[in-house]
Amino acid sequence: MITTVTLNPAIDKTLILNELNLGKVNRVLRSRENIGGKGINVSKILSKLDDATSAITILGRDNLGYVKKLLNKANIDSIYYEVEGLTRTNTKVVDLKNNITTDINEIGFEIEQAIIPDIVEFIVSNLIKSDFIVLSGSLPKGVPSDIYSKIIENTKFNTKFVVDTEEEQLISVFKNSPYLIKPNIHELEDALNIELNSIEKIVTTCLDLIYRYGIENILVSMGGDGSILVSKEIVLKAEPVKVELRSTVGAGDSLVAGFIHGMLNYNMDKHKALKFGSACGTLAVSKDSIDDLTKMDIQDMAESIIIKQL
Ligand SMILES: Nc1ncnc2c1ncn2[C@@H]1O[C@H](COP(=O)(O)OP(=O)(O)O)[C@@H](O)[C@H]1O
Ligand SMILES: O=P(O)(O)OC[C@H]1O[C@](O)(COP(=O)(O)O)[C@@H](O)[C@@H]1O
Repeated sequence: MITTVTLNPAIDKTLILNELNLGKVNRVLRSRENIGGKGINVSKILSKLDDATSAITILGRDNLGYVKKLLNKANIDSIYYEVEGLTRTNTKVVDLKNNITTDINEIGFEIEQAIIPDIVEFIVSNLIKSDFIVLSGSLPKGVPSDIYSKIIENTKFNTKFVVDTEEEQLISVFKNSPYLIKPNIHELEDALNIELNSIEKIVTTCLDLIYRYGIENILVSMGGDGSILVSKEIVLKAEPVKVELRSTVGAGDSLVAGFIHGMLNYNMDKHKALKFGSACGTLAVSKDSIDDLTKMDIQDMAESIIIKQL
């Protein structure tokens, strides 16, 4: 069982254009709306891979009916806490000519300070015994940056925490020694305020965090350059696969989902887990939306992923 927590979900509105011309009138070739947000995306991929998963989230009252419809379409078990306002819409502009996706993420609803303890209580009390708990994404306005840390501290059973976030909320979970963090390289550079300009620097920086804070694994994703998994016992690099790029939205979430699926289904074999994770990330960028991934495509792609031990 994998439970995901998404405090700032979104309607992902994808606009596919031949080419994006700034300051001009742009015509959309096709568009779609899917439920998104980092933890929800992880649950969507896990569910495609037939893993039991449940998503805990917060939804705005003002567009609740529509968002629930999108959640139902995604076919995942979900539990939500209702707040005033709208669930945000994140616009993703895909420029087919230049193979570039531009993400315009809204801030989302603002949460009143007074209900923060209630939200933490809601999440913790709805966490059922899980192999992994994934805490993912940005925080809505008004939510303190240590909320992920609070959720970890209040969880009443032993589990493996996976955290995929940035800035202060990433730094604040270091002390909780999560099982896995998955920053992309820019998020890690920004959080630590350093430049990571070589593989060696990435590995030594991650090992330092691992020894200092007891984090078990750090998976640094590097977009078109693949990813690096660092742990005390092994350092692995997933080589990138060249694919025709569509939308890069959800690539990181797919990597996280595939990695967890691999760990659970292949006896915690990190090599196989990284292979599966990279297969999900690679396929994600070759589709208009991660909703188009299938289990069979993922399994086929996994065959093409090369993992090197560093
Ligand atoms: N341009 C690309 N070409 C091939 N694979 C990609 C590309 N961008 C992302 N991926 C795959 O998706 C994974 C996660 O991508 P990344 O962009 O680093 O995550 P995030 O969405 O968190 O920023 C990468 O490790 C890689 O496997
Ligand atoms: O919470 P944030 O950081 O604003 O991110 C939310 C956005 O990230 C996504 O979860 C995609 O994330 P990744 O591309 O990092 O995998 C979108 O579905 C969503 O619009």
